[in-house]
Amino acid sequence: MTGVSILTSHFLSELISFLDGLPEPRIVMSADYRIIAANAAYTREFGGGREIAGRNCYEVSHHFNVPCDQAGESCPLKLSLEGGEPQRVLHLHHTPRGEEHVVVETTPIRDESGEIAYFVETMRIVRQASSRAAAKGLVGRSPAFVGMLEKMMRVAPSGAAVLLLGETGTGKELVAHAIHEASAREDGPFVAVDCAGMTETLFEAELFGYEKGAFTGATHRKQGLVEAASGGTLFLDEIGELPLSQQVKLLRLLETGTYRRVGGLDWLPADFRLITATHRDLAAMVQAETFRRDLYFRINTFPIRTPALHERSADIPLLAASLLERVDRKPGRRFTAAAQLWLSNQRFSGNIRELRNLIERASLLADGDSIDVSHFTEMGDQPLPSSGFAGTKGGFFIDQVVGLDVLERDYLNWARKLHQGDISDLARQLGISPRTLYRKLEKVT
Ligand SMILES: Nc1ncnc2c1ncn2[C@@H]1O[C@H](COP(=O)(O)OP(=O)(O)OP(=O)(O)O)[C@@H](O)[C@H]1O
Repeated sequence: MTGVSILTSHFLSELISFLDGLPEPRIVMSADYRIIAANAAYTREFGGGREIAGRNCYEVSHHFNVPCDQAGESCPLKLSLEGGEPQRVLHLHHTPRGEEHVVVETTPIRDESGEIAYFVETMRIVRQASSRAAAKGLVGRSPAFVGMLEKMMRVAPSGAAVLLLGETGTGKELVAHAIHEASAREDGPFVAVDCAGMTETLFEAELFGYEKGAFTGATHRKQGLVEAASGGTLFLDEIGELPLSQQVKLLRLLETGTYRRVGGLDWLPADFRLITATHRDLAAMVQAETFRRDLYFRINTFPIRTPALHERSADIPLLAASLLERVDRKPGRRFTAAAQLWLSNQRFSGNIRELRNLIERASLLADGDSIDVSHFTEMGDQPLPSSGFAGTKGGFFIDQVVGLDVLERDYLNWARKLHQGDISDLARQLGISPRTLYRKLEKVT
């Protein structure tokens, strides 16, 4: 334990020796953001061989010189001090391995007189998502991604049903898998089922299995996916595509926790954690009576929205580097700076899946050591910008009639990204004053 020499009270030294024996990284803090002591696990995982005690938490974790709440981040210590309750947040922390997503839980500790005297912070490194380029799993560090990750990490250990809502290609299956891995069922199976295009008989047979002789061709007993998911997680993708007749079957399974194989007599107990996903507006489907209200409430215990790529465009370079590692057959290749800029300027209506496909194709077209803009544009069908604009480094063009406000917004966005320089210089080129440009840019962002 470091920093024991600066301790005075018996109470505090007891607390510290207790924490030292615990496996999770923990620190004891005072209300002025100072680290009083760090346990062995913290020193090992976050210390990087440096003395921890006596330093400020924001300096160690964020390399900030002011507390997080003054740097635009939420500060669990401040929240905990104000509310007198434990607080949990997800932060990006500097570690000896680089920046990592960390769940920080702050608990106020009261002294003998009942006053908050110290705080204990427990750190849990999120292994299911990386803030740096990674060869597998979720990557991201934008606020939209971190907001989603925070919800994921909150719900994962609970076992509650999760409904993932998001456009196609936003990573719903990957998110479902990460929730499974962060749950108590991580050693159990993860079984994914695509509900789209399932006929009624197929859905039942697939989900519940069948007995030998249940129908023509049933030459042996077959295990269903519910049984296969036993002890683990069942992920029902595209739940909005499930016809009403099958929704009833699913509801019965969820309500009773039992199911029967097709052609079987016995009710068998089910044991899975449910995660569902859809790109549809399920609430609107409930209104239109194409999705059962009771089923909607069953599956919607904890909804999580997966952000579209344009909501997290700051992640594009990181995603692109990660996806290149995953799809490229020639390891170690990089994008040119122009290619990175080009990717950042695209609007991918197919989200990360479209980005991945584009990178895979470019990697096949590139023969050299790097991937350039021409490898993206060579085949002609670049990503379709949803507003009807194509902002490429080579030019800005428009192929449909749009409102002047939309034109101005998209043009300014494009011009700013392309220009990357001094605002007054850009204003001069645009023939307006810097002040007017600032005002207009404020509306754009
Ligand atoms: N945050 C992420 N980091 C890295 N790769 C990602 C991330 N999110 C998604 N991907 C990749 O993007 C592709 C699409 O993801 P996924 O299949 O999970 O999307 P989806 O939302 O389930 O799509 P659909 O609704 O069409 O089923 C996959 O190749 C996945 O590995």
